[in-house]
Amino acid sequence: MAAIYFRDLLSQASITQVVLLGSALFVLSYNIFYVIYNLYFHPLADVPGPKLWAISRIPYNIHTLRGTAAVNFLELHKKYGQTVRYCPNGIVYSNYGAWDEIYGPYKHGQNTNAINAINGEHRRLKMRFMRALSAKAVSAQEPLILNYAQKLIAGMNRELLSPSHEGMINVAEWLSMATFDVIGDLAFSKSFGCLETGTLHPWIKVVFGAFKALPCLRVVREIPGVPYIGLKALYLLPRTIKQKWLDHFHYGADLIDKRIASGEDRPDMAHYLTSNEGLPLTLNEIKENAVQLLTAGSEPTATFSAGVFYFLTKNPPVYERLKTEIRSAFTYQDDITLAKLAQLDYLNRVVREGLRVFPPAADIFPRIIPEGGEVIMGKYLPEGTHVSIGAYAISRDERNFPDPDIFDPERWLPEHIATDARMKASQPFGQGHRSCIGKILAHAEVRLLVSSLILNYDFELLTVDQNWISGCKVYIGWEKIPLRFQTTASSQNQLRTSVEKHVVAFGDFKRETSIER
Ligand code: HEM
Repeated sequence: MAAIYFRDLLSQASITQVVLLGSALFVLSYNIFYVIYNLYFHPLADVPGPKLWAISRIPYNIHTLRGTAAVNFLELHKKYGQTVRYCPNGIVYSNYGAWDEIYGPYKHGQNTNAINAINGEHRRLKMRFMRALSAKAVSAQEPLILNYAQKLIAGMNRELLSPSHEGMINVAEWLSMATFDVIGDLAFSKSFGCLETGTLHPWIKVVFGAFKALPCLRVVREIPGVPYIGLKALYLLPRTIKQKWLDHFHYGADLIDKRIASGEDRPDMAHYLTSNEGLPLTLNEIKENAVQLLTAGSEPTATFSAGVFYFLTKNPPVYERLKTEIRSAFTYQDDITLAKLAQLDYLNRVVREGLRVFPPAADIFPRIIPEGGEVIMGKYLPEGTHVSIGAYAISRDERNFPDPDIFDPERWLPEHIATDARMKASQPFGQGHRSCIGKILAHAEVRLLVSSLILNYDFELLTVDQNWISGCKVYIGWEKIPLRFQTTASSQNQLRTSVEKHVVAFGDFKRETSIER
């Protein structure tokens, strides 16, 4: 009966209507086939995970664009186990052993990274970065880095002593000012001048916007053929987002032009990127990567330091113990050196635990299985599968860290690290060939910023910010919101409020800078 009715209907339809109906039926059948294939016949069909996520990338992409993907991975691991299919061709793991298998070998392709290059090119670029960020290079810049900590204290003192001030300080913002000023100077010999004015440089606000462009870029790069066109993929983004990234790029590129034109011979990062030793970089490579360096080298460190303060003030016994360690080690700000900070046991455990509970690069950094496929965690995966670990999810998984939400620096006592392999689950700087090369600088900065603030002030978290972390979204790293403390100067704060010029030496190079008074 239905068949006869359908035949009559067709005989009365125009050619256009038949074509439209045929196309609709084709699309419908294709989608039904696609769903059935992904659920039952795809090589990842037996990997646990939500069914909706297995048939489409849309649920994952929505979480990515909303900034909730990193935290949601933890929920997926809680529900489905340590291996989860999060999209038709992607798996995310939370076993500590997956770090070596996924991130160790160079043969795995790369989706997105601070150094924008595919594998062969990546090696050449990374050599430059490594020299610029080596322990030797960082220690050569110590006078300058210490000087910015003094400027931070002078700036916060100015705010505290201003007549209209009521003792409330947005520590997160001051930390951003500090790390941007440091990276501007270390990278291009040009500070952003934030700490002196007490305001964020306009470009930094563009950087915050540009961070949001990264997940969009990742979504765009999932279109077949797009992954390896590098930053050109930007042209596929919506106009407003693309504009933020381009403004960001042009500002950084302009800094490189000015730095080259200045002819200054200081061993800053631009010096290593532009040097003609080895295989030189093209001007465009220098610019693209210098901008990435500014971004990777600033906000993650600031956000993380703010996070440490959040967890400290939420855990008074830990805070008190750290205060005692720092205030006994140093009488005044001038006593602090990077070498002394590196020796403070409790400070280092607090930082390590902070990196576990609040890993700055909280999201996933997918690698792509190469031609011929590969076995990962005992299962054969075909070419093109995306494999990854979510830094936040793995370090908050109770199968790796009992009571994972408790901030407990004692986890990082040497005897625990030596005997419990699960501690390897927390790898906040990544692992393998693409892991973070700013690690030494980041550690130096975090130790310095956290101890300088603890030495000079007493903090009490404002009630409105008691749930700060749940208000922060993740766009690759955390997009932080204001973190405010009732702040009072400690007896060890010399309450200097201004800075005066003096000369610091970097090896043979001398430069005028300023010191607090
Ligand atoms: C607490 C602060 C930081 C954290 C947690 C962090 C974390 C990371 C992670 C997880 C990666 C690896 C991404 C991947 O596997 O694809 C990475 C890469 C990178 N980071 Fe950091 N980072 C921090 C600070 C810095 C600083 C201060 C700099 C530079 C001044 C920097 C420069 C880079 C660069 C250039 C790469 C790319 C390395 C490559 O592609 O080989 N980072 N970072």
